[in-house]
Amino acid sequence: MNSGEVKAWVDLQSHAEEMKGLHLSELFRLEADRFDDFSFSTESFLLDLSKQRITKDTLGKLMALAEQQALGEWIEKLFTGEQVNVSEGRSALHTALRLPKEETLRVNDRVITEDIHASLEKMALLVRQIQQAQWRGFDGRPIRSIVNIGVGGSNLGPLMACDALEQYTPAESKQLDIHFVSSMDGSELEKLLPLLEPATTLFIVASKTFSTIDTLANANTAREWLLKASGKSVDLINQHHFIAATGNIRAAQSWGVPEKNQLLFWDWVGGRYSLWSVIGLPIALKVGMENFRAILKGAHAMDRHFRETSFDKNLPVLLGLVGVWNINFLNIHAHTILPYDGRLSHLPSYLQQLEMESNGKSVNTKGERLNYRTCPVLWGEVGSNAQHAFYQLLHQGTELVMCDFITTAVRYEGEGEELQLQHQLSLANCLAQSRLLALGAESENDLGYQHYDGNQPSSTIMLDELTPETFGGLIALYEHKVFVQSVIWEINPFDQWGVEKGKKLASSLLPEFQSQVSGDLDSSTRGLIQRVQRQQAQYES
Ligand SMILES: O=P(O)(O)OC[C@H]1O[C@H](O)[C@H](O)[C@@H](O)[C@@H]1O
Repeated sequence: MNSGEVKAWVDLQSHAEEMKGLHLSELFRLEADRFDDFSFSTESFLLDLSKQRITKDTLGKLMALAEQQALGEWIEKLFTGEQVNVSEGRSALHTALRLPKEETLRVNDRVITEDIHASLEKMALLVRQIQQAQWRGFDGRPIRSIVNIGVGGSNLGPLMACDALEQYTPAESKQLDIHFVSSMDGSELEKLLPLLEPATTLFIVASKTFSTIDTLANANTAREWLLKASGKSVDLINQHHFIAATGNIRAAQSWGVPEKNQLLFWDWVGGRYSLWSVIGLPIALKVGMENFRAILKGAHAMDRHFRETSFDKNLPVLLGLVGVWNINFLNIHAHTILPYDGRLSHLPSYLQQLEMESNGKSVNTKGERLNYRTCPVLWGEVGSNAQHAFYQLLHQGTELVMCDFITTAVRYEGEGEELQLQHQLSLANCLAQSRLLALGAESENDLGYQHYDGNQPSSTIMLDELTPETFGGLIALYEHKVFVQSVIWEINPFDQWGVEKGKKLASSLLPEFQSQVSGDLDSSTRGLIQRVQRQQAQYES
């Protein structure tokens, strides 16, 4: 799209000129029932957009842009398995992973729902064996500790879910402790291994490609640790202590994971969209298979909402379009994610990958350069902690920032007054902060440093409760929001060529550390490698 030639885009640009002078406090003064007009709900979610710098006119114009970009057709392409990932010639069928058993989906003459449910069944079997102490380590004792080794999409989703839903741990999973290891440099393993009993520890090597160097390096270190501790053969260790969750069976096999320990998913599941697949094994071990299926069910409910609801009531569509409004028309290029619920502490880093790896692009699906902005810089923190860290910039800095406040209406029911009071305290802070950010406040005297501009737009997503189902729905909401924006921007949200290039460069640089540094390198890279070589040589001598 050449944005200057698209009527809906140009309309929004001139509308933005009118809106730029309007402060949110003015919008609230002019429209007494702004909340009613700009909050939208499904059975268990509420999305409040009243603190966004929008009017009904803005939403109408955004809907026109969505129509212009054929959003409805793109949603159908996504759900029916068309090759929406054009640069890699693949579908992106994470939504199929959440289909109930009675629904079938055929893609390229294959009923993929059969494959999906077979893979879930195999996962359920492994979960049962581990929960029921039938899975034994090298000396016959049952497994007690699980370590998920993976990075990016093979780490962030399961880590987030295990933490968010800990209270749903069923009795049969209570004896298992679950750990996550991702860092390439081995620092997490170095700390964790001394705390674990080798004979009762099981490693999940989670990697779609089974070629990610970070993960393989950690897996090798873990296997060496087991071999040394046990004195057993590598085959026996692989059999009893390693499961692979992967899209590359051949690589898992040649690394040594036996067939019975392999859990498979497919190239049409993007890494950052894979927590619904066998990559979710740690989640199923933590909260049980039934709750894992409830997560899928909640995501499926959001899928249906996204596919079936008109745009003006469609939560992912509205969230996505309002983001486009902020980024492309109000020139806001920073986005912070603020869960007011400690259980969602990993949501910001999960969304960093989901949003920035998906939509951090500057060419369209044909590879042509865009003449408009795409994904903003996104970061976040548990809101109440962020208040003591970066809120100063939100309230009085020079940057425009859009905020997502995420909270739950009900928590700690039946768990005592103190905790319920803490929940209310957190809610009060959430609402007070979004209010001050929106409305600002005049200085009580002439002191400039007591003035708060306000006019920072925010969305509030309120879940009735955090349950496996609403958790699934929340993540699916963000997935679809990202998709909506990619359609408006005409980019492919399912590839990550920037990451691929960095990986290639790193592997070509590795040998440089062991030899005479190549003269072809830039002086900074060369200088830094030489410094490492000198320091290491001094240390060794
Ligand atoms: O699951 P893996 O193949 O090991 O990939 C892990 C991660 O690797 C890269 O960083 C990709 O950019 C991510 O999208 C992916 O999630």
